[in-house]
Amino acid sequence: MCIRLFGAYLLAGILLLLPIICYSDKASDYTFVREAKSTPAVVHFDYIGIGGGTTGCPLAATLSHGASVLVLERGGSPYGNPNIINTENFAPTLLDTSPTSPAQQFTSEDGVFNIRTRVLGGGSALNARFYTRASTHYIKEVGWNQRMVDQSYEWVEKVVAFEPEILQWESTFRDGLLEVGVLPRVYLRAFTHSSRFASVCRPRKITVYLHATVQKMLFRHIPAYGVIYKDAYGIIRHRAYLKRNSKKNRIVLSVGLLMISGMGSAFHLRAHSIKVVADCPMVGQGMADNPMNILFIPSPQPVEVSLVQVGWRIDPFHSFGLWLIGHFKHFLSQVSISPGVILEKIMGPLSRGHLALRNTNPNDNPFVIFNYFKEPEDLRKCIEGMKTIIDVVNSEAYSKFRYKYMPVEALIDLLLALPLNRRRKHANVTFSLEQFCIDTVMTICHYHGGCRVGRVVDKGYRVPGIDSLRVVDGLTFYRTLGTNPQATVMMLGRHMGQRILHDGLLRGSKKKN
Ligand SMILES: Cc1cc2nc3c(=O)[nH]c(=O)nc-3n(C[C@H](O)[C@H](O)[C@H](O)COP(=O)(O)OP(=O)(O)OC[C@H]3O[C@@H](n4cnc5c(N)ncnc54)[C@H](O)[C@@H]3O)c2cc1C
Repeated sequence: MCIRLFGAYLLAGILLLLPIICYSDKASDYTFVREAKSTPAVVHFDYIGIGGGTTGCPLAATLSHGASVLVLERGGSPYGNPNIINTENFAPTLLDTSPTSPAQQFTSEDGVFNIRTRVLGGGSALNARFYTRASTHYIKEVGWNQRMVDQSYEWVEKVVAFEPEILQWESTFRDGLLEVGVLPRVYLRAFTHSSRFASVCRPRKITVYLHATVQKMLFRHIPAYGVIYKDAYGIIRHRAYLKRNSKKNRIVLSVGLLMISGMGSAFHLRAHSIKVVADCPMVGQGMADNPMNILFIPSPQPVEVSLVQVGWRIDPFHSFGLWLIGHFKHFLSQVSISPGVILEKIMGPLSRGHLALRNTNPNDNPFVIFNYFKEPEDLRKCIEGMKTIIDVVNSEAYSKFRYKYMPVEALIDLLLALPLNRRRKHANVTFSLEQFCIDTVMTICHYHGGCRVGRVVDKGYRVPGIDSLRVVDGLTFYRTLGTNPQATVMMLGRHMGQRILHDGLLRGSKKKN
């Protein structure tokens, strides 16, 4: 299965661009969300969404116009959880390793710590809220309709996006970039998570079950017709079926359960005693993760908490490097210094890996390898990004945030002393930016590619041959869109929701004729 899985849906009040107020993030309408343990053993819906994540929420909200939609989400509610809503608590949330944590950690075979989400709202409930649209070039490349895509972005932005206030650390970075001749950009942010979509859309026809972990999909002569899910007590007696004779009925999910449910390389599935429904060797292949490298800068003056807002981008055509600045105060709480952080991320990594099952438990982490920097071009971009960071750190603008006695070599040594990953550190790191990139690589959790359009799903996000099944999530992309993915992932939920509804209407009118 793939790391993160599926889409889905949900809740609560408040419209439009209300940045700060919305941080309180109260659920004003929560009546359609229930704990799975209190649900009937068998239910029937027009659409079943597996996972209530970043894509799933806008998708379900859209589908619920005229159809009944069930969202099965393995995590709990984001509402009332102070770690989720509060920017200050960004890092502690990611470091929470309890069994109910919204952030389920895993370590890829590359030795890099990573996160699978486990909460309603998915990644959007715990991410850094950086929000950017995909370029028109990319939209043309994937063959989307620009007008519909723009409308979907606008729909998303009314609910989640706002222009942030630029704080001192970020504005200093912006000045530093200008000083060294690089054009800075200020990006939008999301003030809330995607579960808001459902409530904004008057979710009369959405039902969300929390702590409902889908174990597998059910197939009869190929079409998917239902799912089995487990509740918080570990009881696996629950079944959700698509309504019979409905002109709509679809199961919509993100990648994950494909393998466990019998779609993947037949050889691999048989090795796990899984009955093969469809031999799809490309499921889980071509996984990529954007490598992230950082510098911590201990500062003589306090650095305010902020996440990524100001960035710069090397953009020769449409895809290459992206470098961002962020401040992750809590990462350094162990060493009791007041640091700021500058990070860089490679936007379109060429290096690819794959994902495979370890077992058939959907909650267990799969085997994943991303092969960071296997392609020399990725390494070249990292070095270029680090050089820009070093120039900015050495700029006049930045001097107020620097201890004069700490040269860049000392900053690199400081970083090497921290347990940022499980990779071997080499003695020449301080002097070789190439080795620095390889040894200190981290992730920004933008993994993608295990269920690509054109390889696993068709342009309608259908698994070929299984008409009642669509896979709609971040793993369908072959690279991150925009500078960061969530805007486009949310947009995709809206866009695909509209397309699925439209297809359902067409099928309905054909039947009548
Ligand atoms: C720490 C972090 C920081 C990030 N920062 C940013 C950022 O600043 N800007 C940005 O654009 N992007 C950011 N991202 C990336 C972005 O959040 C993801 O690309 C996006 O959330 C992916 O959306 P998705 O719908 O594909 O999956 P998700 O949002 O992860 O949703 C998957 C959902 O499916 C559920 N699920 C999985 N398996 C099952 C099952 N068997 N049964 C039921 N439910 C299941 C999960 O619990 C989850 O809710 C960040 C990600 C992380 C983790």
